[in-house]
Amino acid sequence: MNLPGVLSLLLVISTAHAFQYTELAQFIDSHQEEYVEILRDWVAIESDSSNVMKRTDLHRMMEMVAQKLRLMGGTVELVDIGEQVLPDGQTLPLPKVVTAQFGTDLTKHTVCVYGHVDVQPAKLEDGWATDPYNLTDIDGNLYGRGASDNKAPVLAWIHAVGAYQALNMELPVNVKFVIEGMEETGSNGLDAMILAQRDTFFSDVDYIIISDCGWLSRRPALTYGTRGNCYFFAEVEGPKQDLHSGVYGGTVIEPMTDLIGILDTLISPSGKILIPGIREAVAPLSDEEWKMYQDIEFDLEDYKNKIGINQLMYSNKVDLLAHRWRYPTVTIHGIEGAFSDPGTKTVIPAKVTAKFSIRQVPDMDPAMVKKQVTDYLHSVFAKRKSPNRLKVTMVIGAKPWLADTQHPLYEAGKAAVKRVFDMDADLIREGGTIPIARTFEDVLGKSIIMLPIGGFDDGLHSQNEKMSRYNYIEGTKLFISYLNEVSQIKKTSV
Ligand SMILES: C[C@H](N)C(=O)N[C@@H](Cc1c[nH]cn1)C(=O)O
Repeated sequence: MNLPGVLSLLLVISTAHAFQYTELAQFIDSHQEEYVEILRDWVAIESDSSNVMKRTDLHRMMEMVAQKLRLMGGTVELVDIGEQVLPDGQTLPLPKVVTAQFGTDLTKHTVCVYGHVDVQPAKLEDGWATDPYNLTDIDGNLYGRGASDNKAPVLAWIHAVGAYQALNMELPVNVKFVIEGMEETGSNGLDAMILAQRDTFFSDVDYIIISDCGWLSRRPALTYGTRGNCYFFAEVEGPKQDLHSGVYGGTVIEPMTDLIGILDTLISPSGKILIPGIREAVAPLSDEEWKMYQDIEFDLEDYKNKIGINQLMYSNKVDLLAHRWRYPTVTIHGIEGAFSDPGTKTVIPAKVTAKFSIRQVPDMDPAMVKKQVTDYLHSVFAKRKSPNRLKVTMVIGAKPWLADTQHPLYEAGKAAVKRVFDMDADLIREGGTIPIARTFEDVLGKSIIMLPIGGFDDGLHSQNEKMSRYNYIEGTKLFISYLNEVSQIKKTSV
């Protein structure tokens, strides 16, 4: 074919894509209300994976996801992943994992979209302005627990596939789904399931796509790293039951005093981790990283205003982003057994359990962190010469994940963002953890992209979590466009 012929063929192909996108995008716009209603139904289910009392809701949630995918004609399975062993030795069934498949064309790439539909705990009394389980639209923001983390993004992927189907357009790639219900507690049981199905469900998967994170600002982003998380329980036990603090106070060595004392040795007020060995394991910040962080648009004043504080741990952008994304940190989350109700109970708690976690980064290793923390806390406790008993347990050990931003998946992401938002995407990392990310990479040897659609101010895990209609709807268009871009990656890239 001569040059003008080739050019006109390219024009036909690109016009066909543009036309297809426009039609698909219009379809998404015209189905917005329907998408909001489905999100309302999903948010209404209190699928809190950390609360064993809510396990029935979680099972119902998984069934609802499976049913939605079945109605779209997918090949759907609810995979039994066994039981969860609780700290007291009791067991209860884990929520089944939903797998689904749309398309089996061997000439096409196959992507596997991973997401989760369990949520963090939420109560109106925590300070929510609206009922966390009744999706409430205020000024274009859809408030509800799990709206952004991760129900709307999972739905957006489903709507993207549904739009192709509804318009009788062939999916540009085969799409598989893996949707779980235990992400918020460390993805219990999912590693084993992935290993078990490596040569079956996952055998033809080329790429993994995860949309379980958010943008850094109003600019769309592609995420290339997540921190890991080691979550600990430190239990101090003393008298055989709670005691009156007036009658017994001053005569017993109190478990709570011991616990607070050892917790205070984990991290300094300026954020320096005091556990020997942790900081030494962290990969140094490279000049290239420094430059990347320096080039990102990010306003520290906006960040402070958003979270309602007047001083940050670091006052320059690079340090702040680095400590948010690629340095470890210790957070003390709570103390079980401590008196926390309103009022003035005067008690010496007999047994208290601190919950704290350490976000991890390359080159830290959960097994090593477990040993470092356990040895350190026991040595600090021993110095107190307390008669109380300390028990340290690591209940989650999730590894960090880091991608190669030169991979064609990221080029495809940039192109999709450009098409939908007419902007260049930020390349960012995520301070939070996707516990299963490293397993996908290590067990399946597949490349991953994180393609977030959550807003920078969505309030994940916090009061008044929300997903904006804008991000939900434009995010669905992004996914539609992304599938097209991935279909154009040369078949040899892994
Ligand atoms: C980033 C993701 N949306 C998320 O919030 N993940 C949780 C997972 C986790 C880690 N430890 C326990 N659960 C998180 O980062 O807290």
